[in-house]
Amino acid sequence: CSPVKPERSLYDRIGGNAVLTAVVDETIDKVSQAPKTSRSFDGVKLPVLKESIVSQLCSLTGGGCQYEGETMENAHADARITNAEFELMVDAMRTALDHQHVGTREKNELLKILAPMKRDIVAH
Ligand code: HEM
Repeated sequence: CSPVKPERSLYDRIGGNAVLTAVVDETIDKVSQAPKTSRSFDGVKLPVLKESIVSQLCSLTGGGCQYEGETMENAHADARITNAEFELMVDAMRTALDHQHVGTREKNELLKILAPMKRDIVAH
């Protein structure tokens, strides 16, 4: 047996599906209602969107889910998402992660995974 304990997945350290679901719920509720970010959510089925994002985050953090949605480029192209909208969504997620008492290290690990997605999500 190895003397080095394998690190638990980010998914487990965050608190699994219960915490991810709560974080995504709060984030999407916030950005779909806030005047500066709401416009692209008009007519979008929020429960379906939330489920898709939870499955994507579960997959990205090593929770073993299979994300079956669109690429980030395809999912956001029509909305012409701005840099400001992207940053506001990341802020909303940071706040939601704090509300769920996700650790600083885990929070930063997750935000680091999301940061490079900006180039596919923000229109240019
Ligand atoms: C790190 C940032 C983001 C992540 C990880 C993310 C993730 C996702 C995912 C997984 C989907 C579902 C794709 C599918 O099921 O096929 C989606 C769709 C969507 N996202 Fe994002 N997103 C991000 C940023 C944003 C921002 C900044 C906005 C707007 C302010 C936004 C608005 C939307 C909308 C409106 C949809 C639904 C599109 C549709 O159903 O036609 N997203 N996003």
